[in-house]
Amino acid sequence: MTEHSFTDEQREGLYRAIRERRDVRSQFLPDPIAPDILARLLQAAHHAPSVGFMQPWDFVVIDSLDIKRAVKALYEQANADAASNYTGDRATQYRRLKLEGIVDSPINLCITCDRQRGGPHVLGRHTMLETDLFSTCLAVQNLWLAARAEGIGVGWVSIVDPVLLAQTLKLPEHVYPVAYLCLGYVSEFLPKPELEIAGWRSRLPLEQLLHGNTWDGRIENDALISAINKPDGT
Ligand SMILES: Cc1cc2c(cc1C)N(C[C@H](O)[C@H](O)[C@H](O)COP(=O)(O)O)c1[nH]c(=O)[nH]c(=O)c1N2
Repeated sequence: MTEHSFTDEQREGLYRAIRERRDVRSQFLPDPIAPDILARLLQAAHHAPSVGFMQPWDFVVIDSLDIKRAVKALYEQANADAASNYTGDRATQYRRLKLEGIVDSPINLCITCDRQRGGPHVLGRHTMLETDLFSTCLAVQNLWLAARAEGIGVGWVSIVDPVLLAQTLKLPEHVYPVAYLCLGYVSEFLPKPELEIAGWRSRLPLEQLLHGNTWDGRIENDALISAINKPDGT
């Protein structure tokens, strides 16, 4: 703890949002999100870090049933394609998964990335052109965590053709639709990722993902490893 640390309660709130955030697609309620709460979520997104302070994001707030239905149709088309990548039991299991809540959720939100914002020389982007996309993902995560703290579920739908999605939302050519999100209150937040509960894939042990100094090096700090393996280690 330092003089700059949050209080225990505040830290627990932050870690709780991180731990208990879920990707939601099956538990949406139709209840509306009040404008001041939606505004807080958008402000949280807008306070994300961005390369060179580029702030490449825009937010397309969608409450039109016609637009939602058009995007749902894009999902159905892309999902049929995706399903054809699997065979046997995995294909059956894939088809049972619910992978979107586009029409069930009261608000859809597309967070976009303007790839030209800030001009041709954005500080920090010279060698890594994709940092504008990374920055936009951080805006998504800020919103996702803030939503969890507000009791609002968020589901990311990426099973859509981005070119067709951009056309549907009338995005300019240089604006990429990074995240199509479904937002709404929920009947419950599942205790684990829905894909894990469905037996699709489970969380990898963090210890297996650690490297010391170089990819082929191991972490020599045993205290770190045992802290990571403590059941309440967050
Ligand atoms: C970039 C990106 C894109 C998608 C997702 C996530 C991210 C980060 N996820 C959600 C994903 O399946 C989920 O995050 C993991 O299964 C882990 O679950 P929790 O988010 O911890 O609940 C997701 N889920 C889904 O049902 N349909 C989708 O199209 C997508 N697309």
